[in-house]
Amino acid sequence: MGPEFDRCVIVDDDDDILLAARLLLRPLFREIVTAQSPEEALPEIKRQAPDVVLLDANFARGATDASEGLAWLDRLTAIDPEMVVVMITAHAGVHVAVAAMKRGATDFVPKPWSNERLLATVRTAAALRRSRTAAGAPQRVPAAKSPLLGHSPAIARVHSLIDRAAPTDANVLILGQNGTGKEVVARELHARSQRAGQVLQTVDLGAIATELIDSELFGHVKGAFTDARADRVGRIQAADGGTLFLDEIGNLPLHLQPKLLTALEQRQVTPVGANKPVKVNIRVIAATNMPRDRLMDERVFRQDLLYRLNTVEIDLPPLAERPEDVIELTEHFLHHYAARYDRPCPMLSDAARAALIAHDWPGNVRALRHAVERATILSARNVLEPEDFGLLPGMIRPHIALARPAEDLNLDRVERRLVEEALRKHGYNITLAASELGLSRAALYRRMEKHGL
Ligand SMILES: Nc1ncnc2c1ncn2[C@@H]1O[C@H](COP(=O)(O)OP(=O)(O)OP(=O)(O)O)[C@@H](O)[C@H]1O
Repeated sequence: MGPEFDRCVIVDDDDDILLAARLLLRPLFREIVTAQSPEEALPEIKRQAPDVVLLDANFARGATDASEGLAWLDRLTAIDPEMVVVMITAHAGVHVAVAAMKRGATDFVPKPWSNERLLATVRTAAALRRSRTAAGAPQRVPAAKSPLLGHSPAIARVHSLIDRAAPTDANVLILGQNGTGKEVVARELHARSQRAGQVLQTVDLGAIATELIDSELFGHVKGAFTDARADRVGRIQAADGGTLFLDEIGNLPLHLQPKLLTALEQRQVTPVGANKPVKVNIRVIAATNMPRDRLMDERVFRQDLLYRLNTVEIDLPPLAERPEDVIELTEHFLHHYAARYDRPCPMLSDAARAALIAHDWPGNVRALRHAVERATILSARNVLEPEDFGLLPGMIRPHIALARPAEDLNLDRVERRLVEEALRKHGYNITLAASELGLSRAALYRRMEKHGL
């Protein structure tokens, strides 16, 4: 039997790497083209679509930030969205691997590579290309916006509020720290309202320069100020007939607050520089991460505007206060990212579950989502462990607290002592000791090896 695949292009500025990769991959491909730079490889890549492009992340001498490789990755996937690119990344460059996957690389291999891993990665990538280009192969489905997940009492309360408020035209104010799901709630309110078929106009007041907020919200007429070269419709007017979502409403400058209040009361806006108001029919949903006591401070936020906005108030508690939701969210994101990055969906070890639940998630659901995305990209395991999420095994912390207070806080020595203690307690039964430590068996073996136990 001949080689399985047709063509592979390898791009790296190091001749030795090119030679080594060529020798290793020869059995897989009928033809292998090597090039020292992407410029040199480009005509070849355009001429005959290769099954796989193996692309180094850095070309300029001494460069390590991978910006050149990533820019080339963008160019290649722009030429052919089905192009399968495997990125060669420096070993320490975990963030480069993550960036490459997010920008459309099929996979990555850290340098120096293990031959086995390179072969397996390239073979899987080439097979993926074949399935993508096969006649009638389903296109990758764009990720659907996720609904509000969770079954904690807090989320159940939120659902019940959404049920009642969505169909009315009542204004809704959503409170919660960053990443708790305020935008998800806003989308759901709109989707289940009578305005669902109309526009959902979002304005992130945290992302607009203060001096531009006025004309962004209310619009302006040509000549109203130096840069106003043409009429501009404001976002409030653009939301006419639908829903206006004012995200980070706490960033609305004090001097614009009465103007917004008037617009909402009178259901009309006057663009900057105009002399006639325009009628608008909108429903307003606002959100903020500002703590309630600050929002109720008249010096920060006008209370008459607050009362206009908070006809219904929805509070999204931090993730740490609803640990019941953590695993459901994690598993949802695991499925989502496994599909997106064409990986088999991994499972969670008991230790990982415990660690995920015990973690306090200061960045809330967004941080959990990122941790899951990284784990999906970076871990080759079928069963994920706490360290795949950048977490310590959940059970070590309480042990340290309980075991021996404060005489020796050196993490390495404490770890060794705990491992020893657990092993002794369970008569060197690895399964039991690992479970008590909140580790997988493999992770316990690694620690035993490390401490020479
Ligand atoms: N309950 C949930 N179910 C499903 N996904 C969620 C949930 N909560 C948050 N997410 C996801 O977490 C991420 C952050 O959520 P979102 O953008 O709604 O937070 P936010 O509170 O609006 O954050 P910020 O205040 O920083 O804008 C999004 O990717 C969102 O899809």
